[in-house]
Amino acid sequence: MAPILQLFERKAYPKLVEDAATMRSIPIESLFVDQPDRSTTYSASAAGLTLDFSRQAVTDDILTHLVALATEAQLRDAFAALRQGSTVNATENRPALHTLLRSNSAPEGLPNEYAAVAETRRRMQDWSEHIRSGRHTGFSGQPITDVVNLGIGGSDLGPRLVNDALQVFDGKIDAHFVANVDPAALQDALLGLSPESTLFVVCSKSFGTEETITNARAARSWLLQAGAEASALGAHFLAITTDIQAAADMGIPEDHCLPLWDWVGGRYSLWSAIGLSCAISLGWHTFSELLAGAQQMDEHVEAAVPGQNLAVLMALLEVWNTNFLGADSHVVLPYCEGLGYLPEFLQQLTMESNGKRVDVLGRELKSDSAPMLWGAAGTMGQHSFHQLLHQGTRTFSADFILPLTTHTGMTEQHGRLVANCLAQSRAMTVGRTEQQCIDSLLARGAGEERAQALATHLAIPGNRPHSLITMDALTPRSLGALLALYEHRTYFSSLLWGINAFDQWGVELGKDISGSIYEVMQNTRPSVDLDTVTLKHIAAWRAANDRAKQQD
Ligand SMILES: O=P(O)(O)OC[C@H]1O[C@H](O)[C@H](O)[C@@H](O)[C@@H]1O
Repeated sequence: MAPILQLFERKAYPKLVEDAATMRSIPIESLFVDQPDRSTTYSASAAGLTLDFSRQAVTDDILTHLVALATEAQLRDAFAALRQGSTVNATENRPALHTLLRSNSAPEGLPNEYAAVAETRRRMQDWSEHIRSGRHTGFSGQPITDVVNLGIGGSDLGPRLVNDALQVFDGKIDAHFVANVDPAALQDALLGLSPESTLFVVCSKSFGTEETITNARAARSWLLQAGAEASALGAHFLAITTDIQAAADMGIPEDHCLPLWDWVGGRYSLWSAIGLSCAISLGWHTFSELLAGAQQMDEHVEAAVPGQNLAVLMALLEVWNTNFLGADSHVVLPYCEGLGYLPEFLQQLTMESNGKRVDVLGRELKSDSAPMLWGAAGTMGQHSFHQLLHQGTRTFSADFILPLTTHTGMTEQHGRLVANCLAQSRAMTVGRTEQQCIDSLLARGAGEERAQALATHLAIPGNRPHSLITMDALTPRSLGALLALYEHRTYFSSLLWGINAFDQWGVELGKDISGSIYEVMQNTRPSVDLDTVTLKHIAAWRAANDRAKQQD
């Protein structure tokens, strides 16, 4: 394994600092003068996806220095080690074997893990087909029509995204997703559902997550209130977890529990039985195509040289934009309604993985780690936050994601969508000068004085670095490849920063404090160790609820 180094310790670092200083005075658009075919040369394709990074602030020299960074960090060796089960998650002393979940053969040394994955996949297929055939019935003998996924974080975001994106491929059974412990989430999801034909898939790696367990208990009560006998509840639940005993303790029969393993990170678990709600709602063929697309990307990432390797290039661009050009956020702009949940999925994938302040050795980071990630499906964002993207003072990088065809048959609308995507990419590159604004205002009959006065308000600097990721169509395969690509980008960036992408200790403190506060709210624990602000708001909660009760 390569030594753990922070970015500033890498040999190519000083050269890249110089490159960045030079690049600050060179507009991206001007790079096309000497390299009119940048869009061809600064582009790479694999697994049905094309990454066009010609509108990034990079030159041949900069790419050479960035690739040197990748070579020094031994990214390809690290990827092979990840796939072979090395302990890449040092603080939890675990491998991260999400690639095994979509593999069709056992990597050397992992026959047992592969056998467990293959057996679980077979059981997922059985459950999916059994439920879709109508043979699985609820407490009154009715076939299942709706599945409700109860899970949060990695046990929710991936399945939610995939289900939404691929609905068109065979939504025979409706899937619903409940993550929040806010009772309104469960209540909204259950509105209009019949308890007799609803199945809950409780997804929790730990089976101890407050939100999921609370919602699962509420789901049980909903079924009991609808007349189900306690002994018949098992038919309405499946569980996906590493803790089968905890699921059994909740009354879920053992043969309704599918395993998960500690070597799968929550945010990398979509490919495991955590994807079961999707496999049920979309059908096994669609789910296996999703796995196949991800596997194709795995093969590409393992084999391709750094300069043609989509995940390596995207990691290098992330580090270049964040650490050398000063981007403080990364915007994800899918021009595709089906990818509406992609920004949320990527928020967990990238910010929970790489939102770290110390390196693998525990040393404080000397430079920034993951940028904040945000975004929304186009064109909606154009009518809200794109103003900031075009004229705000913040520095950001962006990914546009564009399927080139639509499954809807509505080609005119889709053509407009494509035009909007390309327009935003062009506007973010070329912008609009003050003189162009003046000329345009004068041509439209404005007086000289007004044209001069408005010019600075209308001008757009452009020069916003971004990539375009295109695909022929959004299919199970291209979606699988896209999500796997971002997984590997995330891992490679972590290696360049010297951090662990697979732990998430920062989320624990809030859970602990929330447990204590809840006990104080229930009067089962003294409040002595709580602060005055918390106590004031607990008192307000109590008073508001007393008032609400009196009004009932
Ligand atoms: O699947 P579970 O064990 O219920 O965990 C659900 C989620 O909660 C945790 O707090 C982590 O932040 C996430 O990485 C995880 O995906």
